[in-house]
Amino acid sequence: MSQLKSVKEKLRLITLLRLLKKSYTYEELSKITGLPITVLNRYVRGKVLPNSERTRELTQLLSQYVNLENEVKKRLRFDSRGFFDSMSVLSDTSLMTLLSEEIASRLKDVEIEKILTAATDGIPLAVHLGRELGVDVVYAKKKKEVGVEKFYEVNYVPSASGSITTLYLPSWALSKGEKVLIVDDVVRSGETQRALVDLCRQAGAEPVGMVFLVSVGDIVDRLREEYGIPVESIVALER
Ligand SMILES: O=P(O)(O)OC[C@H]1O[C@H](OP(=O)(O)OP(=O)(O)O)[C@H](O)[C@@H]1O
Repeated sequence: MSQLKSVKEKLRLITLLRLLKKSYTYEELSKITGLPITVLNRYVRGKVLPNSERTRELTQLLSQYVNLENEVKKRLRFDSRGFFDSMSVLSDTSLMTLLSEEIASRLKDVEIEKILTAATDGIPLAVHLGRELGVDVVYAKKKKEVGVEKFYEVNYVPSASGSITTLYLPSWALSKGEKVLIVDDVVRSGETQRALVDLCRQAGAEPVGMVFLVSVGDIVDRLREEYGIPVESIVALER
């Protein structure tokens, strides 16, 4: 195994442990793993890395205690109108790292050269995933920044607003022929994502897939049918 792969596996185990630390005490993790609390604590704090054999064993064991779909679901806080705060998921860097890895494995057969999202809440997933895939991330904003000479722009009606919104993307951000993955935290009506596809088309770039943490209703199937590209979401909520 290459040095890099071995280090990555160790870091992944530490990410798993850090995530589990949010649901389990050190005492409980010590019982699960059979390792002293002091050793687990050193791993979690990054003071010591486990050897390769222990990494493999612990990863196999601890993976059984992490269900990414449930981890997302249990963090979502809904208000009385059924809207939820996705920051509780987006702020958890351990969870976001593991989610990005899962998404990257689902998209392993898709050639991706760039990630495109919409500000604001699409950005954390886009950046985590960009790092996992080793590609750059660009994002469309709802305002026109000074200092940018040329923009692509698109009007759309976001589901929650009922008013026309414009997304602006600096024209250097996408190139002709570039294979683009569209990423967002949530998809409800799909209007934001259709606007992002429109920006790709203005640039002559090619949308090759879409991925979301949470989808509401049957929008994933509808977008898949509409664009004929892979569309994935980690958690599907009923309307
Ligand atoms: O599928 P849709 O109906 O388009 O809804 C999904 C979009 O709504 C939210 O963004 P919002 O427009 O609220 O902006 P924000 O990211 O700045 O909160 C979310 O981050 C998606 O981009």
